[in-house]
Amino acid sequence: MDARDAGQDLERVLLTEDQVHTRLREMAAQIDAHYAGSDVLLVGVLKGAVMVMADLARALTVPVTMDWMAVSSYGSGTKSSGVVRILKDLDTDLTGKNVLIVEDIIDSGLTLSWLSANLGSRGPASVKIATLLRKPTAAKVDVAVEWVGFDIGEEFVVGYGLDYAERYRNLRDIGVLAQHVYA
Ligand SMILES: O=P(O)(O)OC[C@H]1O[C@H](OP(=O)(O)OP(=O)(O)O)[C@H](O)[C@@H]1O
Ligand code: HPA
Ligand SMILES: [Mg+2]
Repeated sequence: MDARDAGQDLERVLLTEDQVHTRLREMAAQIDAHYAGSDVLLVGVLKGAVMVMADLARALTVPVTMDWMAVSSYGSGTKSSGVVRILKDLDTDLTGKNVLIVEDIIDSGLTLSWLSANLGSRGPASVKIATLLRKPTAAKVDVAVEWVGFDIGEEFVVGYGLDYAERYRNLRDIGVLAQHVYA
């Protein structure tokens, strides 16, 4: 679906599909340069990061493998509960691997700070983070992030994998959700 199909549910479009794709290609070039000569295990965080993973992984030229983890702290609302639960763990042993966590958004930072510590304790060679979006003013904890697509404001955004109550993940663009949808 595109922004037109979302109709009144969006307050406005924040980033178009083209802007997102262009930025992901820039990030991929930097990530390629960083990992030149080695392999990378991309760890996608379900479900929000599915679209980012699909486009970022295809833009990379270094050898990659992909695995997925499902953690959830948001449930069906717009606020982080702060409690991170593992819903699905990795299939891969991380010993000696270069791990790159791929995320759609860092909001409070609670999910990523917990996840990077968790993966870091499994004996990897390195753990780094690439996220498409980050809300710097919403951070409750500091997370060291190597690659950020866009810093955005504190509005609740949907599209390109990001949901509200599981909807809008298939919106091509990223938009600000209209308040009447969740008020
Ligand atoms: O920085 P934080 O405040 O922790 O928020 C960011 C996390 O919240 C969202 O996931 P969610 O738990 O909603 O699951 P989902 O990916 O399945 O939508 C998003 O995809 C990030 O993983
Ligand atoms: O702004 C957001 N939109 C969708 N999911 C999210 N998870 C954390 N922040 C957000
Ligand atoms: Mg979500």
